[in-house]
Amino acid sequence: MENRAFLSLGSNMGDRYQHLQAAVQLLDGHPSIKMVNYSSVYETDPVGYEDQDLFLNMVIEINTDLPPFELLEVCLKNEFLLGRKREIKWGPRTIDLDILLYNQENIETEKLYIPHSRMAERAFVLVPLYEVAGNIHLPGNREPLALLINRLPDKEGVR
Ligand SMILES: Nc1nc2nc(S)n(CCO)c2c(=O)[nH]1
Repeated sequence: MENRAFLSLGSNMGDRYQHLQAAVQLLDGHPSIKMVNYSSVYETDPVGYEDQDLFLNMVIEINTDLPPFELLEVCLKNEFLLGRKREIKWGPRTIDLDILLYNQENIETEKLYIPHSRMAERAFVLVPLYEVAGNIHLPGNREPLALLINRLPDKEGVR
């Protein structure tokens, strides 16, 4: 499996830990996906839409044969299987599976945007990503992750 990808997982509804575990198991069970590494689970203050419960977030590193859009389909299918309802766009969710990075590619379409457009200013993404692969760079950004993280106002919100 020659492609490396990083996914961000989040949940702030129901049994959050169980949702994360189920999502990891679903991905791990996919014939074209191999789990390489995963971060600790962090409890994080909601950003974007503050008036909702605390999230649990983590990042996983995978190797996959799936091209980006097929990986996206697998993520969407797994969100659906785990009861993701897309009522309020920014609202609470049982599970969120976002593709952060796919090799060092830039993909900019309305369906799929990689690197994930807001990841560089989200401590709940960068802190677990740093734990999994502290030495990587965001495509087109030579700054080390540690420097990006130190600059973030919401890094206190990731525990
Ligand atoms: N801490 C935190 N805040 C969030 N706001 C949104 S939207 N989301 C959903 C992911 O885009 C999150 C999240 O996963 N964690």
